[in-house]
Amino acid sequence: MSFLNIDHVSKTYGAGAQATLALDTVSIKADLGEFICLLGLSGCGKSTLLQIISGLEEPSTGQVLVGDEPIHGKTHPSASVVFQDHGLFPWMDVTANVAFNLKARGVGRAERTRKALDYIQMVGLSGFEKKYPHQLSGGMRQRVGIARALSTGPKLLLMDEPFGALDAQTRTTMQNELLRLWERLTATVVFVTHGIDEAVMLADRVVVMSPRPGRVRQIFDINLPRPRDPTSPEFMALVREMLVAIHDDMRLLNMP
Ligand SMILES: Nc1ncnc2c1ncn2[C@@H]1O[C@H](COP(=O)(O)OP(=O)(O)OP(=O)(O)O)[C@@H](O)[C@H]1O
Repeated sequence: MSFLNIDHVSKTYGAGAQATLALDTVSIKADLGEFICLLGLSGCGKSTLLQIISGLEEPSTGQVLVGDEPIHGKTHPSASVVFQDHGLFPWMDVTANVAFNLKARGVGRAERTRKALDYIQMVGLSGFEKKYPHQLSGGMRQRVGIARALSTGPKLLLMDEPFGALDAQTRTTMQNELLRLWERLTATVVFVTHGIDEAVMLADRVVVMSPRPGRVRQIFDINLPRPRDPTSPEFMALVREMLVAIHDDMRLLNMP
């Protein structure tokens, strides 16, 4: 039995002549501990699918099961979400931001501060415990978001272009750090990106989605050992194969 089972999920926004079919019969299964990337052009429904897995959106038809339990309109207790804009509270310092999800789950003050400090250290932010988000760089803010997501010990980590707003060098550092953290957890990661290199760098499996409506176009198994070398012929061959799949879609959409 798979830990995550996305079972014939379709999503239509609006109704009548205004209806948009955002996802069309998407089925994906993932084991506990697997790292999955959702890759595709803008508008192919990646964020919609992540929102459905997180319980923030309902599918129109089909269902998502996490550990055999159907998700219905609320985030599964063992799931955590990291967004591109990190979603930190500007009026809370780093420790309070990281402790927030624990507070929401009723963890007492001493315990949540202890855990928050552990995770702050884990993401390399020791010394910044009392700083506020505006005093941090983009990469540091994203580390706080990741520490907050990890603090509850999730079995399912949902990430929507978490490094999309970072410069290339910071993004590479963050990718390596995420892999280091993930190797210490037993968590399934679903990571949305439109970066082919990012997907090949991170994933065990890349699900390439085709746009309008969003469907699973092709699934690639990435069997390269980590850490991966983006200049190796095997890495570049996979990037090229995915580019071909995505370019076919661009042609279908008459995109230049
Ligand atoms: N709340 C909404 N109401 C109506 N249509 C929506 C809504 N959210 C998304 N859509 C439509 O659904 C489709 C899929 O959008 P979605 O944001 O999931 O794509 P995406 O692949 O994540 O895109 P991007 O990479 O640009 O973030 C798009 O055509 C979008 O316009």
